[in-house]
Parts: sequence; C-alpha cells; structure tokens
Amino acid sequence: MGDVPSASTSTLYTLQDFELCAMAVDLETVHVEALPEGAFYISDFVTEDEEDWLVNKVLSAPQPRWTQLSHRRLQTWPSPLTNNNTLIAFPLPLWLESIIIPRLKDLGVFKDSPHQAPNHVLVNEYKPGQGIMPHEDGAAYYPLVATVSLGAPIVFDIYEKHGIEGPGTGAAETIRRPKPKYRILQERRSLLITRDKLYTDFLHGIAEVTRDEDLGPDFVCNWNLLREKAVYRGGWYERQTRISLTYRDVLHVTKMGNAMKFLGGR
Ligand SMILES: O=C(O)CCC(=O)C(=O)O
Ligand SMILES: [Fe+2]
Repeated sequence: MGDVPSASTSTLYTLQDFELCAMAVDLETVHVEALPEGAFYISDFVTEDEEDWLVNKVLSAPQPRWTQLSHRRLQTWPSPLTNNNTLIAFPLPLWLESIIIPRLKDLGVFKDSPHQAPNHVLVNEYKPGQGIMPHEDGAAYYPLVATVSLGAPIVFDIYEKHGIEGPGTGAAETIRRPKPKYRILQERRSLLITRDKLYTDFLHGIAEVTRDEDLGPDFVCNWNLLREKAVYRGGWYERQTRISLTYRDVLHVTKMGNAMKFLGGR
C-alpha cells in the first residue's frame, strides 16, 4: 500500500477537528508557464492531516462504490453520467465537498463554469505499475479539471493529439508508449488545474510504470512550483499508491424525476 494509510489504521479525525483555512492564492502566481494555456499548480493545497482524512474516506467507501478497471480502480460521485452525458442532480458527499470546494471557490476556479462549482468527482487509485491511457475528458464537462493528489507523487503526461498513433499506423513502440509532449509532476497534497486549450486540444495520461524517471527542471514543466525537490535528487521516484480526486462541472444536469420519465418513455 505504499505510505497511504489504510482505512483501519488511519487516525480518526472528524471534520470538526480541522480549522478550514481559506485559500488566498492568486492563480497567476501558480501558472505553469512552460505549458500551453492553461495549467495551474498549487503544491500545498491540503494539509497532511486533511490528506490522511480524505484517504481514509476514499478507502472506507463501501466496496460496490469501486469500479475495478484493468489498470486502476475508480469511484464516481455522486453517480455515473447517463448514456447521453447527463448528470442526475444529487449533492456530492460532505467529505468531497467540505475541505476542497470552498478552497476552489476562494481561488475562483469554477467561476465561469455553468454551475459555478464542480458537481462531479472521479476518484482514481493507482498502485505502482498502474496508469491511464492517453485520452481526453470530452464534451460532457465544462473544459476544466481540478485534481487533488493524495498519498504519493506521480507524473501526469500531456500528449499532442496528432502525436498518438492508432493501432497499425505507427511503430510498435509508439503505440505501446507514445512520447508525451509535456510532463507535470503532481506531489501529494497538491492541486492541478487544467483548462482551456490544454483541456480541448491535448490528451493526457499516466504511464504504467513502477518508477517515474527523468525528474528534473529540464523535463518537468512545473519544476519551479514544486514543494519538495530534494526527494527527486536522483532523477527518479519509486511509485507508491496514489489517489486522485478529479473535480468537474457536468454541463447537463437533470432532476431524478425527469430522468425517470425519460426511462419510462413518457
Ligand atoms: O488521476 C489523474 O490525475 C487523472 C485521471 C483522469 O485523467 C481521468 O479520470 O479522466
Ligand atoms: Fe482524464
């Protein structure tokens, strides 16, 4: 399990134990300048105690909440989208809402999105050697993702769309491991915001490796914004279990009653 605390051993804080501080950061000061528009990186978005509490909440979700995929597992809150990319209106659970959403509001992250706040969260867990193939998040969402990383650092790769060869069209190596155009190092407790062109014109993914390599100022776009550079002195980092909370605003939302009418064909 790396150093992600398990649900049973983690200190049991309640939400009241946290002094929830505001997030007084000017986004311009955390802009990742080496990337196309727009990425922002805050290395210290949640405290160690909050991280511990959030990880504990993720790991204590009932087993049916998890979808086991071949290279990671996933929770979808409040629920998966319908076949026509609609969200059935339902509040996010308090543990996903309470610490993070007020801070995103302080930063003004979702101020221009249709609901002025995220309404959907995917929770991904990656064990060493796991990842996610290059993909785009698509048109169901306002083009902005706010990702909170927990448990361990991981490298997030960004690809040019035309740089990805389809099966049978390129060299075998390109298909197996296309080369990222940019790399972002996401530390534990950090927030990464990706939006605009970076959302619409690029793909993103996480390599299925047991160690992230080439970690240094020449290869990591957000190097100057990292909290802790010394741990990458050797230029690599052994993967440990990493959890991401990815906040988005789903464009189409319907009330449960409307969705039932639709399903009933009336
Ligand atoms: O875990 C991450 O940081 C990325 C996850 C992702 O790309 C997704 O859920 O669409
Ligand atoms: Fe994604």
